[in-house]
Amino acid sequence: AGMNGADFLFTDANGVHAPALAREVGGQVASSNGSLAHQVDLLVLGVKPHIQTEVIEQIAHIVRERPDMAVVSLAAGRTLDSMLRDFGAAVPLIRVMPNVNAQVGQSMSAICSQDATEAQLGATERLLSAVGRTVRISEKEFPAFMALASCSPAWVFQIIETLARAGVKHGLTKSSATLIAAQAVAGSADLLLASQERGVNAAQLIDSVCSPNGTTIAGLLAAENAGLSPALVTAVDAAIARDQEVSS
Ligand SMILES: NC(=O)C1=CN([C@@H]2O[C@H](COP(=O)(O)OP(=O)(O)OC[C@H]3O[C@@H](n4cnc5c(N)ncnc54)[C@H](OP(=O)(O)O)[C@@H]3O)[C@@H](O)[C@H]2O)C=CC1
Ligand SMILES: O=C(O)[C@@H]1CCC=N1
Repeated sequence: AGMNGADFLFTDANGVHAPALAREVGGQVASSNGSLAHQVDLLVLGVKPHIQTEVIEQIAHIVRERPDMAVVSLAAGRTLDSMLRDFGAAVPLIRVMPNVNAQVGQSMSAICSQDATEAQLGATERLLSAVGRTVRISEKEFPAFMALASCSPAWVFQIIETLARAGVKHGLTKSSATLIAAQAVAGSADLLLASQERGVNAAQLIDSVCSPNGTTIAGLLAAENAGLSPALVTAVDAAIARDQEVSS
């Protein structure tokens, strides 16, 4: 699993996206999932969770004979145990959870594993680091990670959309308001990440923006009064509950 485009081999369902991706990175297209499983060191299962069992059925007998190869799964809600059951043996398995911001190189991704070597984990981390930041966590932390990293982008888009609409209410154009709100949110996240490295936390940053008797404290207390913090905690709770339903 090198990071040269020429080392990548792809398959898909309809014969359109795999060749396009292969052309884009200078890789190759495999004739089938089975053929791909014979050739790669790291096999990435990027199919939707409900299709995964069917794909594993096609490749399980090959994977079981290749203990040198690790399988990487992106499927939300598919636990290591459930995948191992599909493989029918203790194959090296790495579970990955990226997020939509990988498209701009800003994914917050997590990995956990069973029976994978340090080299296989390192190779997976190198792949993911091409599209953002990666943390290694235990599988029991995956549901909370998923809510905070994989679902939260949609909630943050909703927050930005709502801020922009409020801006429109007060006379800004929608596109201008969206640009203003999105950059403010992006900058706030960047400042918090940089501050954390200096031991400064979010509460201290909040205090630094809220001047006495100022506009920000007025808005903050109004938002809290309207349920901002409980709304976000409820969103995390609901996503984790839904993950438990889907995974069981
Ligand atoms: N989207 C997100 O934000 C996140 C997604 N994930 C996970 O990532 C995975 C992929 O999601 P996403 O990219 O949105 O899914 P897509 O449906 O967009 O892509 C799935 C890909 O799998 C291919 N495929 C489907 N069936 C087969 C098959 N039988 N054999 C080989 N290839 C096949 C499809 O081929 P074709 O192009 O021909 O249709 C397609 O290229 C999912 O498991 C999802 O849970 C995880 C975290 C976040
Ligand atoms: O909600 C979903 O289905 C996807 C999976 C992980 C985050 N979002």
